[in-house]
Amino acid sequence: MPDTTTLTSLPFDRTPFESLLKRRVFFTESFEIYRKATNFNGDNKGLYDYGPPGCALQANIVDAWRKHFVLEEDMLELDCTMLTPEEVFKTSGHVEKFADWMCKDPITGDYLRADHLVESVLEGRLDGDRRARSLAIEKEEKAGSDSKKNKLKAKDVEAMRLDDPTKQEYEEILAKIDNYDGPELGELIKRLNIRNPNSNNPVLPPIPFNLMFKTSIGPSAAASAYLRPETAQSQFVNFRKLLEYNQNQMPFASASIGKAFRNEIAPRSGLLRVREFLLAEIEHFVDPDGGKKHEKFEEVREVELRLLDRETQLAGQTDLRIMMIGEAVKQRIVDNETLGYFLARVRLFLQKLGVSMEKLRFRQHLANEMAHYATDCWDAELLTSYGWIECVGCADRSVYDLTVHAKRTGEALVVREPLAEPLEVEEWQAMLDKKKLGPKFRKDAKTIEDAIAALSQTALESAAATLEKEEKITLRLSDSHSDITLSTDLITISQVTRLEHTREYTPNVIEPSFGIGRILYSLLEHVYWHREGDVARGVLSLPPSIAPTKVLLVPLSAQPAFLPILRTLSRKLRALGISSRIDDSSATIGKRYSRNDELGTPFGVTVDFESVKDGSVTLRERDGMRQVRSSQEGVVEAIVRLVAGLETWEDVESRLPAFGVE
Ligand SMILES: Nc1ncnc2c1ncn2[C@@H]1O[C@H](COP(=O)(O)OP(=O)(O)OP(=O)(O)O)[C@@H](O)[C@H]1O
Repeated sequence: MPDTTTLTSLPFDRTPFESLLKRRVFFTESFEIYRKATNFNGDNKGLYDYGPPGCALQANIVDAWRKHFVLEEDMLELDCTMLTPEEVFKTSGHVEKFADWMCKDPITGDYLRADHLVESVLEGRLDGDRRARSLAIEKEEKAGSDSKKNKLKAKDVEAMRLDDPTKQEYEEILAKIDNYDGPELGELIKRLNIRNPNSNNPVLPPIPFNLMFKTSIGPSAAASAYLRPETAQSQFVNFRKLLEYNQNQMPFASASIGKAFRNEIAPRSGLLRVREFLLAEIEHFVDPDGGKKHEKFEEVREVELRLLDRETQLAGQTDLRIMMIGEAVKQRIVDNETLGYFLARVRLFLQKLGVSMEKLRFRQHLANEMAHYATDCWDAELLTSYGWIECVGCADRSVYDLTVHAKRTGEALVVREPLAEPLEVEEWQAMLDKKKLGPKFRKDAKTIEDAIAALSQTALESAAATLEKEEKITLRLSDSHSDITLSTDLITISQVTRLEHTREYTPNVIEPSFGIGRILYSLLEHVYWHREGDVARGVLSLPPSIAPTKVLLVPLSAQPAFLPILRTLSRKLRALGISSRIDDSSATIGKRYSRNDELGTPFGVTVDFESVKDGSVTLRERDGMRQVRSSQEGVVEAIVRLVAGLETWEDVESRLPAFGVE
């Protein structure tokens, strides 16, 4: 395994891998036959269907997620609608801000995501430079051997070569590519002469493109709505009910799994950037006072994480800091225990799925990159042949969402806790003389009262000072109103002491958000390999608990006596909740095993002539192709223990006698 910290993408032969996924129908482009038969264009891209093994794999990942998070943390799960009224997303800021910057090629009509355009062109130029440098070395080594060829190469080499300052600038831009806003990307595109790679045409300056799918509800089409781009908002609007359900106990977390929709500008890289995907989200509500501690932080303190922090990226570098989460929180690289706790739990979850730990890093968002609601954010990124891919986003959304929904609806989305000791609170209070206010200001009197009531403590304090000095204050009710003057006979502002019996606060929200499709695809790349010297014999080394099918049941040959034994085994496994498949096709036993290696099936049971005589069967393990022989009961018991993770294959081998090797 090369040092993955310095890699920008995984060296990986995608051709046989993709052919395996296609052949075994893990997933497929939606409406594929229409794509071929009609003029289905790029606007219908980014839609995928999962086939049988893909579906089972996805279900097992979701099941593992529920057990690892919802069950372990006693989270409150919700299942909410995907259709969401416009007002909700206006309030949350998505209508205004949930957008990516997009460039148009005015000649071909291609639409390109501006940051991806800059990234791919600069990466291409750096790649060209790398190749040029290695060709130059090769040329030097072969000097004089083939002068014509070397001359040609020299011309190409020159064209691809970058001078050192340019190379350094490109590397710095790429390290912080997510930090540029639209005008900054526009400036880079112009200055660095970045063009549409498909046509080499210049592109128009970037404009924002909202990623939400708009629709309407009801026959009148009057109620505008959106397909949700995240599940989070429904969890926030249900906050009060969840808090009550939780008997007003804090902290707590809600969770939701469901489809999300984003009208991506340019879907690409298979399942990694699609327009409809499964999202599993947690909203953990925590008291902001007391440093966002987490009571189970001790349990994860020593979990080691590979971190790429903000400072490192701003310095144009990609070196990872490998440290325990306890240390990262202590040094304030990760802001608080709750965020740290979830980063560690995310790592443990991905490890359980079979993700390679050398190909996982946590990258902190740069300031401009963060979503409009976030105050800190770390992405769990997995290294794939497409580069480092964000698979889980862990954001500290602070009080943003609950505050905006509370303000818009008037619903108190807060926690109220009785105080053990009443608290003395000093505060500024304004008193209006309503008997004089009404006759003087008539219809404006109520607006003035509301405006005074809405003044913050700081505003009241400064108004009190003005009143004392100038014996009047001036108030602007709205842009269309002329200023209103209130003199000391109408208003007094003084400091009073009040006893408070409850504490009221808006919880902060820490949100880990999991893109299940991205995790599934990256995991498949991580567990894929092929048998020595034979690309056609691919294997998916998925852990037994995650593998789509756990057991392959095969008869050694087409003997009718074998089938009843297979059926009994299949029934027993089914009763234990373990998925199995009988393969009694005419293919050789080796071919049948290979087919199942490609599906990631971890175990195979073979029924042969011995089985008919003494009831014993063989049990085969996928990765090392080793086999043991035992009674049917012994084999079923071993499978149960292996799938539940109670035993390893080595444990089984130490108990049961080995059987001949394939
Ligand atoms: N178009 C997509 N296709 C598949 N999964 C996605 C897509 N967009 C987001 N996700 C998944 O949803 C998770 C949460 O979404 P989030 O808003 O944090 O992503 P994002 O920052 O917009 O992603 P990106 O920067 O890659 O567009 C991501 O970590 C990712 O796993």
